Amino acid sequence: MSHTNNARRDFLKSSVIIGAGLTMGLAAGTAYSLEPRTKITIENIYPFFNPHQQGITSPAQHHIYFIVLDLHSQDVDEIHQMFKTWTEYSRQLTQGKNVQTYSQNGYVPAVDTGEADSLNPYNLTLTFGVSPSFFTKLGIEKAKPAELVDLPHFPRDQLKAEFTGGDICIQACADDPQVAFHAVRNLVRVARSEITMRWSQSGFNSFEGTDTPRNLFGFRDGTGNPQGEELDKTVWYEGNNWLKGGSFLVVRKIQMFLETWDRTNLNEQQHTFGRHRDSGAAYGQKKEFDPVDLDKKDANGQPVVPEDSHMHLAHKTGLKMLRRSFSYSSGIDSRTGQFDAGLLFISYQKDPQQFITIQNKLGNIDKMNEYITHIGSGLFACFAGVKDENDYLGKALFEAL
Ligand SMILES: C=CC1=C(C)c2cc3[nH]c(cc4nc(cc5[nH]c(cc1n2)c(C)c5CCC(=O)O)C(CCC(=O)O)=C4C)c(C)c3C=C
Ligand SMILES: [Fe+2]
Repeated sequence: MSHTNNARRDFLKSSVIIGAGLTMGLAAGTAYSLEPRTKITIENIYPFFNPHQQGITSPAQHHIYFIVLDLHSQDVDEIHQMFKTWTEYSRQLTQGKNVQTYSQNGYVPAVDTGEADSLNPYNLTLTFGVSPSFFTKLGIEKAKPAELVDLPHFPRDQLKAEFTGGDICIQACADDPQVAFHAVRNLVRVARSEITMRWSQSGFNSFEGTDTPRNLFGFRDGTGNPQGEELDKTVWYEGNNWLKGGSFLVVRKIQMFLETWDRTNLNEQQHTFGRHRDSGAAYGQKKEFDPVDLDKKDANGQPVVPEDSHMHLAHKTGLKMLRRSFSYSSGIDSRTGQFDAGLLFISYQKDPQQFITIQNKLGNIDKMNEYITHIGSGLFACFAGVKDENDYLGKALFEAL
């Protein structure tokens, strides 16, 4: 591979040229068999400069690589500089470029790890957040928003130390798994003196067009997510401090016992959610997005949507959150010989209390508890977006210190 150019940038350029050539050739009536391998259009790039970080309300992609990092350095200036570098790298990566232009020097490692060379951006988004311990370790607790405290212990939690804690999270989402991984790998690589890796999880999200994806229980997952104005009101932090325009990210690694689920009859499965598996419609309704009616009673005077169903309990709180989850399958659980699979549950909300209240309501009652266990957890405050060339991730926080 030649290190003389920014290969991804040149690929983008040549795609455009080939595209233009194709159009001209066709116009002149010439037959061209040469096709660009992938089509770079504005549709597979999210603008990096934006009032909010991408990867929150932007439509969910097919793949995620989620990583939680520990601070190795406790020097605020070093961490400040790290976020500036990450901003510049993220700007390049999300536009389908290498993190830096390759040099001609073959005696040093290449500046970019290279596995995304010649790949298009695949709608890559990078979303950064910091946890309560970030503030403690850096000795900047006075800047910690009051809402950012460790999540409480919830009924039935079986959290494992290896999937909890950590100071920083990066959510990389893309329509290609290698593009997402490449981004995280290069961000970690440049910050090796400042951070260490704590835990990570890759995941997938499969759907056709604008269909709601199905989770590994076979049910549409995301139907009840807020839309439009309600979405903005649900997600964006409104407090008057550096986090304004940001959001709180809750991550839960939830193991799903697929073999037990697969032995459960369909009626019981549907009862678990209070929705029909095929259509996604709520009980008592016909279509997926028909409004949920928890007051509707059957001939025996019983609620049509069972009171212990997952949806009944969550909906009844009257609270909203944006769920942006991905399924995972990580081989076989060596202790049980069963699939090690589940949901990397991710929700965004303007106040962690939205998650806490709903999770407490699900508590011991949720019928779905028979088939799942929460094994990982985290709460992170995600900065507002990077607005222009003079801005960077966390600027408002670091300038407030
Ligand atoms: C505390 C928050 C939630 C956790 C944890 C959670 C886990 C979880 N959920 C499913 C599958 C479905 N959830 C559905 C709806 C739904 N779930 C939550 C919250 C949590 N889920 C909310 C707020 C809602 C929406 C309720 C409403 O207002 O209607 C559904 C129904 C379809 C949909 O709306 O998406 C499914 C299916 C799994 C498998 C899971 C953990 C493994
Ligand atoms: Fe749910």
